[in-house]
Amino acid sequence: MSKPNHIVILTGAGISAESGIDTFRAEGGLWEQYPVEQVATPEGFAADPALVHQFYNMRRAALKSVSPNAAHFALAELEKGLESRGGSLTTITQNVDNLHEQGGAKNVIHMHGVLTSLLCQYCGHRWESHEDTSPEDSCIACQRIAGPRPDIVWFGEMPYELDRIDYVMSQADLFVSIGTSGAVYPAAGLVSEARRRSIKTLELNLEESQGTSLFDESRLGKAGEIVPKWVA
Ligand SMILES: CC(C)NC(=O)[C@H](Cc1c[nH]c2ccccc12)NC(=O)[C@H](CCCC/N=C(/NCCC(=O)O)S[C@H]1O[C@H](COP(=O)(O)OP(=O)(O)OC[C@H]2O[C@@H](n3cnc4c(N)ncnc43)[C@H](O)[C@@H]2O)[C@@H](O)[C@H]1O)NC(=O)OCc1ccccc1
Repeated sequence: MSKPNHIVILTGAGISAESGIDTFRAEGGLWEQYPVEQVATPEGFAADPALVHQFYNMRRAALKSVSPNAAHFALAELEKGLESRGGSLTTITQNVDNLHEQGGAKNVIHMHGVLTSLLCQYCGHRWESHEDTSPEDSCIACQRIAGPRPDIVWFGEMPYELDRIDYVMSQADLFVSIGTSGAVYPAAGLVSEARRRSIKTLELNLEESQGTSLFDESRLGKAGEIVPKWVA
């Protein structure tokens, strides 16, 4: 097969694990520390906004003390290389951290939102913020108290940029999944979407995922080791 020109990468929490960010489903992972239905659903936010603000304040603060790892840097290099020869690399990430961008990536789709963005639940205004938030805060646009919420896609909510995701999948000739358990949809359905479009598929993950059997090839190992090796 000739060298792929238009690569789509899907990443999950596993690519940021070696940077010191907890994954969700691992032993002692985020969903063991916090009940997902209370901190990552619109119903949980309505019931106890203070708990949800605290959960995302903790993760936003933690972001200040982590940095990208070899896997993030390798993908940014590959993106540059492909762009320079008329190809493209698009990173679709489920992660709400900004380590892909800190690693130099430019073409990143945050389908589940980002930690450093706030959204007004009343007027829909969005703005960047690296500070703690609380239910007493007001929206910087409509000034309404309790307007600001984390600009994060919670369970039951529509993921972001589904049209752009559909477009890059229509152009792709290789789909690579890195550091994800394949447990959450529609992200976990992208490998089947790739197969439907006869796109070659590769999984790079620490252990077998719920979607491993769907990939043409699966390589197991730590992202910080196997991603630079794959890129080289
Ligand atoms: C639990 C699951 C069954 N439920 C869902 O999927 C639901 C419902 C649903 C929809 N369709 C379905 C179909 C079937 C069944 C259920 C559904 N989906 C939704 O609600 C979605 C919204 C889901 C988004 C929820 N928000 C998140 N995050 C933001 C919050 C926050 O971050 O706080 S999900 C969150 O969990 C998921 C976690 O998964 P991973 O990132 O994979 O992390 P995990 O810990 O599980 O795994 C880590 C992996 O890394 C590996 N690893 C570890 N270390 C390393 C290492 N060092 N190197 C390499 N790999 C490593 C491990 O081996 C492991 O495999 C990520 O998506 C992450 O973003 N919305 C929606 O469907 O809207 C309607 C719709 C859809 C389409 C079109 C129109 C309308």
